[in-house]
Amino acid sequence: MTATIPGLDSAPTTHAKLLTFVRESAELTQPDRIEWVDGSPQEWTRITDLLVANGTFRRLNEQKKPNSFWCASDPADVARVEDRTFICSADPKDAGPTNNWMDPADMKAILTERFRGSMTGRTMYVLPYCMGPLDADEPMLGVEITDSPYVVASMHIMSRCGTRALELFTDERTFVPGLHSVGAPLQPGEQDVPWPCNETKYIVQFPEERAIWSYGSGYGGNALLGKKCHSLRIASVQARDDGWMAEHMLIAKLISPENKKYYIAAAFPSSCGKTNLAMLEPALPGWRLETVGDDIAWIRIGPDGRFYAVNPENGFFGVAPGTDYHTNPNAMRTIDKGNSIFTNVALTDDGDIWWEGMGAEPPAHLTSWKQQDWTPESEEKAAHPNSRYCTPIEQCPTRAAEYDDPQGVPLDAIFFGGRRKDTIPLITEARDWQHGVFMGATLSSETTAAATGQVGVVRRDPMAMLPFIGYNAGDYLAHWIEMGKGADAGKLPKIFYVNWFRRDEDGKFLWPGFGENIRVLKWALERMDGTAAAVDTPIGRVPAPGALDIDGLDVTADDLAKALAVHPQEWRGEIAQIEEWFDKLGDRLPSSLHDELEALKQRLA
Ligand SMILES: Nc1nc2c(ncn2[C@@H]2O[C@H](COP(=O)(O)OP(=O)(O)OP(=O)(O)O)[C@@H](O)[C@H]2O)c(=O)[nH]1
Ligand SMILES: O=C([O-])CC(=O)C(=O)O
Ligand SMILES: [Mn+2]
Repeated sequence: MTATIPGLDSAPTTHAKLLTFVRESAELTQPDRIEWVDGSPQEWTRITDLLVANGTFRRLNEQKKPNSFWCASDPADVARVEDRTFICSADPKDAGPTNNWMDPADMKAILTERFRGSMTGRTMYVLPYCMGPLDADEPMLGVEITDSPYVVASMHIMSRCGTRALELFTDERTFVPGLHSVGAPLQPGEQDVPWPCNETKYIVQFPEERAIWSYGSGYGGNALLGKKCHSLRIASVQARDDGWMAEHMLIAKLISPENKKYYIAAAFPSSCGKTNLAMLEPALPGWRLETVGDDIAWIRIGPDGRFYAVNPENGFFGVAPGTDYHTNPNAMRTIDKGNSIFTNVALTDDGDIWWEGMGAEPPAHLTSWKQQDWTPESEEKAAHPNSRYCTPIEQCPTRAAEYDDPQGVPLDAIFFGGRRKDTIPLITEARDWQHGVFMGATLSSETTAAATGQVGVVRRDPMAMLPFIGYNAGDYLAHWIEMGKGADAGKLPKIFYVNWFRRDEDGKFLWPGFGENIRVLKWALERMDGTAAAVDTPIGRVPAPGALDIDGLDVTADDLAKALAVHPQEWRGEIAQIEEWFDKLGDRLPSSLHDELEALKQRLA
């Protein structure tokens, strides 16, 4: 029966495991036809034309956004679904206290029934991809099987996919298999909808098998399997086993007016400023920044004992609202070159895109992300708060040449950060690696629209990896401690903790943020060079009065003091939350982090 599925017997590869994966997936999901994704520009045109014909995409004005598309999702499929995301390890202890778990056999049984016939009436696309540079010694391969042409178009941008990846599939190399279906089979004669999906969603990682099954959602983080599912959840498990790290971090190169070069990585939770910092246009004269990556860093210890970071992705899947020529001009320049997909933003009457935070005045009329008429009087937002642009890294004017270097870039500093309206100072320097790991382990942030659920609730988000650690979070933190021992102490990146989001009594941000954040980075780099002054506080070192360069900045001394303040009473509340968090993490949390907590309590007492 399956032999009748067109495309099954015309595979452009002889890789046995891949052929088996495709055949078994086709037998289970029963697509009408199979297509192998080649990643070519012709294919992009064909797929985007198809999406336009299906009503999923609207082509944007060629003068404004060439070769670009507007897309509105189902209103119930707009973000990652953390409560539907599972780590199915053999032993529940290996998924740990922060992940949803189900026995792998039980989950396979459920998913098998879900996927049975789920691609009926649809095309099954086989999309081979490589995360990270193609010329790596060990290219990191994956295959996403999907029934979503939206996913195919998006993966064209976000990953190195198609023929150039498939060429790397030699017999001795393995790959991460990812099976994705929107879960909306079409019966003969049934009319498709612009955004097919299923009310029931499963985003499932099998860490021992290194496999991904994703069902029911077409949204980015749930459906572009090379991104969070592979490059963070599965890769974090591989990294633990093989002595490296898969982290939710941007990577950037900073060049001082004296032409000194620094590489930094920064872990902030979803919708907390990674993409903005990764493309920052420095407000201080003479400073330059180049972009290596905006979301994920794979970090390995190099032969010289330093930490080297690689960006596994090939594009940006960025938060649209708040992005404009004042906040993130380099993102605007990137998308203005076109070749991009915009999901759940608003559409202007002249075929361009708009979102809250773009320009001073909204246009008089828009089509909202819900495809309704919108005017400035409308009560609902024109763009969804988690609306996204998907755009090639190649177009970014600040892209660093090193982004495609398989060796990666040697990190001088790692920044942790979250979105907190109080308690957390603008910047704090860790005393040493262990203290820095403690800062990361206790990182907290207000929840955002990047995941479904309540927004604005403070939660612990270790290294901004809470939704992405593919194993036990206690083991993950122990791995961080171990990595610090694996490198030469003098060569370890220095760790800092930042918070751009502290507010005054009226709810106003105390710090202007965006391009001005270079001032905070500059202090950190000067600390490493031994040229900036700091004061010790119970929680770490903060800039000494006058040490932060605020030359020409419109910020009052009072606001700056508030942004930097360490209030013991706020920290006593914090300690209670950290204790609760450490209790939750349980007995796999390394004792050195308990020691750090005790020492912090002593210093605050
Ligand atoms: N006030 C303030 N807002 C910021 C700053 N940096 C970023 N933002 C806003 O925070 C939101 C999220 O920023 P992004 O840079 O897209 O966050 P991200 O970490 O890349 O998010 P994900 O792609 O979901 O992982 C946007 O609306 C930004 O405008 C800052 O320095 N200050
Ligand atoms: O994964 C996504 O859908 C978008 C993203 O970058 C995040 O949520 O961190
Ligand atoms: Mn981002």
